[in-house]
Amino acid sequence: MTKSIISDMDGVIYRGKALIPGANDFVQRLLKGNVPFLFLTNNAEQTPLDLKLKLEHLGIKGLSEDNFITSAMATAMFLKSQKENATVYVVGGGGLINELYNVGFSISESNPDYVVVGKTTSLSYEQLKKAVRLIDGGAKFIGTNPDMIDPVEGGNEPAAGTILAAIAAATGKTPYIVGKPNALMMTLATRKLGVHPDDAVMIGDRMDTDIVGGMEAGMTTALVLSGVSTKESIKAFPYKPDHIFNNVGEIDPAAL
Ligand SMILES: O=C(CO)COP(=O)(O)O
Ligand SMILES: [Mg+2]
Repeated sequence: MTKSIISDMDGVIYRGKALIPGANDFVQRLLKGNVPFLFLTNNAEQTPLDLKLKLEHLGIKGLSEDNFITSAMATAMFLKSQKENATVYVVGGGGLINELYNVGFSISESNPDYVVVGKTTSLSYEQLKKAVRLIDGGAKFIGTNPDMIDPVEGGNEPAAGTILAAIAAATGKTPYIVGKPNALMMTLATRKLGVHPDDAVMIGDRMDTDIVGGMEAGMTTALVLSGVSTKESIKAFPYKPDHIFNNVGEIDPAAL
């Protein structure tokens, strides 16, 4: 039986604004072969609609918003399960704010229940200061995802993990991080697909999020070398993926 595919996005389908070779062929193979699949991304800046439109712009057609789970969605679902109608202070992008509103939360700068931090390219010193003071005052410290950097055209870009590290240093507090490799994300994906982890393959470019998360959830894992990992860098990890490919174009879902 062909396994269900859970695929990472950044470093697998695109890198920054550029499509990765073979990515469109891969997605079309999944669609034509009726292979159950989901994109599971730690990107918390964008909504599923933003991601669908981004892929369309890159030439990947035939997807729906339902094909995406983001760490912003997982963060909002998790927090709602913890506390209904919570108040949050957000350091993050539109995708995160949208998901938090969707679960009935309101944004507040006075005594919020949570400070929720994700990647935003418009980070300001004022936001950092506010986040630090609210956490010092008792707000719970939540991160969308641990990724320190995103590889984009021309080099690396600081990501959510870097912003979390700054706030952690200033407060002495450790954030609770919802995105991959947290089991919350992996479980959301297998539940949505309606599959047992044994029957799912996690494809990703990061050993410390995609591969370890998939492995610990009991999935088959496939690392692609089109993002942050190289053949050399993976040697430093105490675990290994089940498969390694140069890019998703090389993957035949029926052979995994
Ligand atoms: O955007 C990311 C972190 O900022 C990571 O995205 P992926 O999980 O799709 O690689
Ligand atoms: Mg990635």
